[in-house]
Amino acid sequence: MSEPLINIDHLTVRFGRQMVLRDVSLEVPRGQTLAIIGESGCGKTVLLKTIIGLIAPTAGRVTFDNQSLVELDDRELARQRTRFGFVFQNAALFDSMTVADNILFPLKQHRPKEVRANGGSGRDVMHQLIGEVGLPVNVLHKYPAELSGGMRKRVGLARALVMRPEVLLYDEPTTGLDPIMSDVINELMLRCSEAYNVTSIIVTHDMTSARKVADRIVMLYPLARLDRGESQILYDGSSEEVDDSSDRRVSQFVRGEAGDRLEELQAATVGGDDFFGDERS
Ligand SMILES: Nc1ncnc2c1ncn2[C@@H]1O[C@H](COP(=O)(O)OP(=O)(O)OP(=O)(O)O)[C@@H](O)[C@H]1O
Repeated sequence: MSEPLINIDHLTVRFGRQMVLRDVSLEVPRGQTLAIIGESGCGKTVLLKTIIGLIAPTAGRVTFDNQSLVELDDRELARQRTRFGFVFQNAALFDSMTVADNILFPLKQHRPKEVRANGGSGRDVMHQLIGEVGLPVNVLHKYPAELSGGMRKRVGLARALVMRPEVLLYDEPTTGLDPIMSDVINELMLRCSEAYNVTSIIVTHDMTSARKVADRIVMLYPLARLDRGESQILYDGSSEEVDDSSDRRVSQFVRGEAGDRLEELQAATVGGDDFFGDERS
Protein backbone atom coordinates (compact mmCIF):
# COMPACT_ATOMS: atom_id res chain seq x y z
CA MET A 1 0.00 0.00 0.00
CA SER A 2 1.27 3.52 -0.76
CA GLU A 3 2.32 5.89 2.03
CA PRO A 4 -0.49 8.09 3.38
CA LEU A 5 -0.19 11.74 2.30
CA ILE A 6 -1.15 12.90 5.81
CA ASN A 7 -0.23 10.86 8.84
CA ILE A 8 -1.52 11.76 12.29
CA ASP A 9 0.24 9.60 14.81
CA HIS A 10 -0.90 9.52 18.46
CA LEU A 11 -1.63 13.26 18.40
CA THR A 12 -2.38 15.09 21.63
CA VAL A 13 -3.07 18.85 21.72
CA ARG A 14 -3.43 20.75 24.94
CA PHE A 15 -3.99 24.47 25.55
CA GLY A 16 -2.88 25.23 29.10
CA ARG A 17 -4.94 22.91 31.28
CA GLN A 18 -7.45 22.09 28.55
CA MET A 19 -6.76 18.97 26.53
CA VAL A 20 -8.59 19.13 23.18
CA LEU A 21 -7.21 16.14 21.28
CA ARG A 22 -5.98 12.98 22.99
CA ASP A 23 -4.00 10.28 21.28
CA VAL A 24 -5.66 10.70 17.88
CA SER A 25 -4.26 8.60 15.03
CA LEU A 26 -5.44 8.93 11.45
CA GLU A 27 -3.96 8.28 8.03
CA VAL A 28 -5.26 10.10 4.97
CA PRO A 29 -4.28 8.56 1.65
CA ARG A 30 -3.67 10.71 -1.42
CA GLY A 31 -6.89 11.45 -3.33
CA GLN A 32 -9.27 10.70 -0.47
CA THR A 33 -12.14 13.00 0.54
CA LEU A 34 -12.47 12.82 4.30
CA ALA A 35 -15.20 14.52 6.31
CA ILE A 36 -14.51 15.23 9.97
CA ILE A 37 -17.72 15.55 11.93
CA GLY A 38 -18.49 16.03 15.59
CA GLU A 39 -20.23 18.43 17.88
CA SER A 40 -19.08 21.95 18.49
CA GLY A 41 -15.87 22.22 20.47
CA CYS A 42 -14.69 18.62 19.95
CA GLY A 43 -11.50 19.79 18.22
CA LYS A 44 -12.19 19.55 14.49
CA THR A 45 -10.66 22.92 13.60
CA VAL A 46 -7.73 22.31 15.94
CA LEU A 47 -7.09 19.07 14.04
CA LEU A 48 -7.13 20.95 10.69
CA LYS A 49 -4.73 23.57 12.04
CA THR A 50 -2.41 20.87 13.34
CA ILE A 51 -2.33 19.25 9.91
CA ILE A 52 -1.02 22.46 8.30
CA GLY A 53 1.42 23.18 11.10
CA LEU A 54 -0.44 26.19 12.56
CA ILE A 55 -0.71 24.37 15.89
CA ALA A 56 2.15 22.21 17.19
CA PRO A 57 1.31 18.85 18.77
CA THR A 58 1.70 18.63 22.54
CA ALA A 59 2.56 14.99 21.95
CA GLY A 60 2.62 12.73 18.92
CA ARG A 61 3.49 13.68 15.36
CA VAL A 62 1.73 14.92 12.25
CA THR A 63 3.38 14.52 8.88
CA PHE A 64 2.48 15.72 5.41
CA ASP A 65 4.24 13.88 2.62
CA ASN A 66 6.57 12.37 5.24
CA GLN A 67 7.63 15.70 6.75
CA SER A 68 6.60 17.34 9.97
CA LEU A 69 5.60 20.89 9.00
CA VAL A 70 6.24 22.36 12.46
CA GLU A 71 9.87 21.28 12.18
CA LEU A 72 10.49 23.19 8.92
CA ASP A 73 12.08 26.64 8.71
CA ASP A 74 9.79 29.53 7.71
CA ARG A 75 10.82 29.50 4.05
CA GLU A 76 10.26 25.79 3.58
CA LEU A 77 7.05 25.91 5.60
CA ALA A 78 5.72 28.67 3.31
CA ARG A 79 6.69 26.57 0.29
CA GLN A 80 4.95 23.48 1.63
CA ARG A 81 1.83 25.49 2.51
CA THR A 82 1.40 26.38 -1.16
CA ARG A 83 0.52 22.71 -1.62
CA PHE A 84 -2.61 23.35 0.48
CA GLY A 85 -5.71 25.35 -0.33
CA PHE A 86 -7.98 26.56 2.45
CA VAL A 87 -11.64 27.30 2.23
CA PHE A 88 -12.62 29.06 5.43
CA GLN A 89 -16.04 29.10 7.01
CA ASN A 90 -16.57 32.83 6.41
CA ALA A 91 -14.58 32.79 3.12
CA ALA A 92 -12.02 35.08 4.84
CA LEU A 93 -11.70 37.41 1.85
CA PHE A 94 -9.88 40.73 2.09
CA ASP A 95 -12.65 43.33 2.20
CA SER A 96 -10.46 46.10 0.79
CA MET A 97 -9.52 44.10 -2.31
CA THR A 98 -11.59 43.33 -5.38
CA VAL A 99 -12.58 39.74 -6.10
CA ALA A 100 -9.87 39.61 -8.79
CA ASP A 101 -7.16 40.73 -6.35
CA ASN A 102 -8.43 38.30 -3.72
CA ILE A 103 -8.17 35.39 -6.15
CA LEU A 104 -4.74 36.42 -7.41
CA PHE A 105 -3.41 37.14 -3.91
CA PRO A 106 -1.79 33.69 -3.31
CA LEU A 107 -0.13 33.80 -6.74
CA LYS A 108 1.26 37.29 -6.10
CA GLN A 109 2.50 36.20 -2.68
CA HIS A 110 4.22 33.04 -3.78
CA ARG A 111 5.03 33.58 -7.46
CA PRO A 112 5.31 37.36 -7.82
CA LYS A 113 7.85 37.23 -10.67
CA GLU A 114 5.68 34.89 -12.67
CA VAL A 115 2.63 37.13 -12.26
CA ARG A 116 4.63 40.31 -13.08
CA ALA A 117 6.45 38.86 -16.05
CA ASN A 118 3.43 37.18 -17.50
CA GLY A 119 0.40 38.89 -15.96
CA GLY A 120 -1.72 37.31 -18.66
CA SER A 121 -1.29 33.79 -17.32
CA GLY A 122 -2.49 34.79 -13.84
CA ARG A 123 -5.51 36.45 -15.40
CA ASP A 124 -6.21 33.40 -17.57
CA VAL A 125 -6.17 31.12 -14.54
CA MET A 126 -8.44 33.56 -12.70
CA HIS A 127 -10.97 33.68 -15.56
CA GLN A 128 -10.96 29.91 -15.80
CA LEU A 129 -11.51 29.51 -12.07
CA ILE A 130 -14.27 32.08 -11.84
CA GLY A 131 -16.09 30.18 -14.58
CA GLU A 132 -15.50 26.85 -12.85
CA VAL A 133 -17.09 28.08 -9.63
CA GLY A 134 -20.03 29.44 -11.62
CA LEU A 135 -19.57 33.17 -11.21
CA PRO A 136 -19.85 35.76 -14.00
CA VAL A 137 -16.70 37.69 -14.92
CA ASN A 138 -18.28 40.98 -13.84
CA VAL A 139 -17.86 39.97 -10.18
CA LEU A 140 -14.09 40.24 -10.61
CA HIS A 141 -14.29 44.02 -10.19
CA LYS A 142 -16.60 43.88 -7.18
CA TYR A 143 -15.70 43.94 -3.51
CA PRO A 144 -16.61 41.06 -1.14
CA ALA A 145 -19.21 43.21 0.67
CA GLU A 146 -21.15 43.46 -2.60
CA LEU A 147 -21.55 39.67 -2.87
CA SER A 148 -23.95 37.17 -1.28
CA GLY A 149 -22.65 34.55 1.17
CA GLY A 150 -22.78 31.83 -1.51
CA MET A 151 -20.84 33.99 -3.96
CA ARG A 152 -18.21 34.78 -1.33
CA LYS A 153 -17.75 31.07 -0.61
CA ARG A 154 -17.25 30.41 -4.31
CA VAL A 155 -14.69 33.23 -4.54
CA GLY A 156 -12.97 31.63 -1.52
CA LEU A 157 -12.89 28.32 -3.36
CA ALA A 158 -11.49 29.94 -6.53
CA ARG A 159 -8.75 31.55 -4.42
CA ALA A 160 -7.98 28.21 -2.76
CA LEU A 161 -7.60 26.61 -6.20
CA VAL A 162 -5.38 29.26 -7.77
CA MET A 163 -2.15 27.59 -6.66
CA ARG A 164 -3.39 24.20 -7.92
CA PRO A 165 -3.11 22.66 -4.45
CA GLU A 166 -2.69 18.97 -3.74
CA VAL A 167 -4.79 19.21 -0.58
CA LEU A 168 -7.96 21.21 -0.01
CA LEU A 169 -9.03 21.92 3.56
CA TYR A 170 -12.58 23.11 4.02
CA ASP A 171 -13.82 24.47 7.35
CA GLU A 172 -17.61 24.26 7.40
CA PRO A 173 -18.00 25.11 3.71
CA THR A 174 -21.82 24.97 3.65
CA THR A 175 -22.58 26.67 6.96
CA GLY A 176 -24.97 29.60 6.60
CA LEU A 177 -26.05 28.75 3.04
CA ASP A 178 -29.51 27.84 1.78
CA PRO A 179 -30.00 24.17 0.74
CA ILE A 180 -29.58 24.90 -2.98
CA MET A 181 -26.38 26.91 -2.53
CA SER A 182 -25.09 24.27 -0.07
CA ASP A 183 -25.54 21.68 -2.78
CA VAL A 184 -23.80 23.91 -5.33
CA ILE A 185 -20.82 23.91 -2.95
CA ASN A 186 -21.11 20.11 -2.59
CA GLU A 187 -21.05 19.73 -6.38
CA LEU A 188 -18.02 22.00 -6.61
CA MET A 189 -16.19 20.01 -3.93
CA LEU A 190 -16.92 16.80 -5.84
CA ARG A 191 -15.76 18.30 -9.13
CA CYS A 192 -12.56 19.62 -7.56
CA SER A 193 -11.62 16.22 -6.24
CA GLU A 194 -12.37 14.62 -9.62
CA ALA A 195 -10.83 17.27 -11.88
CA TYR A 196 -7.69 17.97 -9.85
CA ASN A 197 -7.41 14.68 -7.97
CA VAL A 198 -6.91 16.61 -4.76
CA THR A 199 -6.99 15.15 -1.28
CA SER A 200 -9.78 16.89 0.63
CA ILE A 201 -10.53 17.24 4.31
CA ILE A 202 -13.88 18.78 5.13
CA VAL A 203 -14.78 19.85 8.66
CA THR A 204 -18.55 19.99 8.75
CA HIS A 205 -21.73 19.66 10.79
CA ASP A 206 -23.72 19.21 7.62
CA MET A 207 -24.49 15.49 7.31
CA THR A 208 -26.14 15.91 3.90
CA SER A 209 -22.90 17.37 2.64
CA ALA A 210 -20.70 14.76 4.37
CA ARG A 211 -22.80 11.88 2.97
CA LYS A 212 -22.73 13.31 -0.54
CA VAL A 213 -19.12 14.40 -0.85
CA ALA A 214 -16.98 12.23 1.43
CA ASP A 215 -15.45 8.82 0.75
CA ARG A 216 -14.83 8.47 4.45
CA ILE A 217 -16.23 10.01 7.63
CA VAL A 218 -14.41 10.38 10.93
CA MET A 219 -16.38 11.44 13.98
CA LEU A 220 -14.56 13.07 16.88
CA TYR A 221 -16.08 13.31 20.33
CA PRO A 222 -15.42 15.98 22.98
CA LEU A 223 -12.95 14.69 25.56
CA ALA A 224 -15.03 16.00 28.44
CA ARG A 225 -17.83 13.61 27.49
CA LEU A 226 -15.60 10.61 26.90
CA ASP A 227 -14.71 7.86 29.34
CA ARG A 228 -11.06 7.52 30.29
CA GLY A 229 -9.19 5.34 27.84
CA GLU A 230 -11.91 5.54 25.17
CA SER A 231 -10.81 6.54 21.67
CA GLN A 232 -11.75 10.09 20.71
CA ILE A 233 -12.63 8.81 17.25
CA LEU A 234 -16.09 7.29 17.63
CA TYR A 235 -16.53 6.45 13.96
CA ASP A 236 -14.08 5.93 11.13
CA GLY A 237 -15.63 4.43 8.05
CA SER A 238 -17.54 4.92 4.86
CA SER A 239 -20.21 7.57 4.46
CA GLU A 240 -22.68 4.83 3.44
CA GLU A 241 -22.30 2.96 6.72
CA VAL A 242 -22.33 5.89 9.14
CA ASP A 243 -26.10 5.57 9.58
CA ASP A 244 -25.73 1.94 10.70
CA SER A 245 -23.28 2.66 13.52
CA SER A 246 -24.13 0.74 16.67
CA ASP A 247 -22.71 3.57 18.82
CA ARG A 248 -25.68 5.60 20.09
CA ARG A 249 -23.56 8.78 20.19
CA VAL A 250 -22.79 8.43 16.48
CA SER A 251 -26.37 7.65 15.45
CA GLN A 252 -27.68 10.56 17.52
CA PHE A 253 -25.26 12.94 15.87
CA VAL A 254 -25.86 11.82 12.30
CA ARG A 255 -29.63 11.90 12.78
CA GLY A 256 -29.49 15.23 14.60
CA GLU A 257 -31.24 13.96 17.73
CA ALA A 258 -30.78 15.74 21.05
CA GLY A 259 -31.42 12.61 23.15
CA ASP A 260 -31.27 13.63 26.79
CA ARG A 261 -28.93 16.57 26.12
CA LEU A 262 -31.46 19.25 27.08
CA GLU A 263 -32.05 17.63 30.49
CA GLU A 264 -28.28 17.35 30.93
CA LEU A 265 -27.80 21.05 30.12
CA GLN A 266 -30.62 22.04 32.44
CA ALA A 267 -29.15 19.94 35.25
CA ALA A 268 -25.79 21.62 34.73
CA THR A 269 -27.38 25.06 35.18
CA VAL A 270 -29.17 24.23 38.45
CA GLY A 271 -28.20 26.91 40.91
CA GLY A 272 -27.17 29.26 38.10
CA ASP A 273 -29.07 32.29 36.79
CA ASP A 274 -32.81 31.95 36.50
CA PHE A 275 -33.46 31.50 32.79
CA PHE A 276 -36.78 33.37 32.93
CA GLY A 277 -35.40 36.26 34.97
CA ASP A 278 -37.93 38.83 36.18
CA GLU A 279 -40.41 38.24 33.39
CA ARG A 280 -41.81 35.11 35.03
CA SER A 281 -42.90 36.81 38.26
N1 LIG B 1 -5.55 28.70 20.06
C1 LIG B 1 -6.32 28.22 21.03
N2 LIG B 1 -6.05 28.50 22.31
C2 LIG B 1 -6.81 28.00 23.33
N3 LIG B 1 -7.87 27.19 23.13
C3 LIG B 1 -8.19 26.89 21.87
C4 LIG B 1 -7.44 27.38 20.77
N4 LIG B 1 -8.00 26.90 19.62
C5 LIG B 1 -9.05 26.15 20.00
N5 LIG B 1 -9.17 26.14 21.35
C6 LIG B 1 -10.18 25.41 22.13
O1 LIG B 1 -10.20 24.08 21.64
C7 LIG B 1 -11.52 23.55 21.68
C8 LIG B 1 -11.88 22.96 20.34
O2 LIG B 1 -11.99 24.02 19.39
P1 LIG B 1 -12.28 23.77 17.83
O3 LIG B 1 -12.38 25.11 17.19
O4 LIG B 1 -11.31 22.81 17.27
O5 LIG B 1 -13.71 23.10 17.90
P2 LIG B 1 -14.61 22.59 16.70
O6 LIG B 1 -14.88 21.15 16.92
O7 LIG B 1 -14.01 22.99 15.39
O8 LIG B 1 -15.94 23.44 17.00
P3 LIG B 1 -16.98 24.16 16.02
O9 LIG B 1 -17.75 23.07 15.37
O10 LIG B 1 -17.83 24.96 16.96
O11 LIG B 1 -16.20 25.02 15.07
C9 LIG B 1 -12.44 24.70 22.12
O12 LIG B 1 -12.72 24.55 23.49
C10 LIG B 1 -11.59 25.93 21.86
O13 LIG B 1 -11.92 26.94 22.78
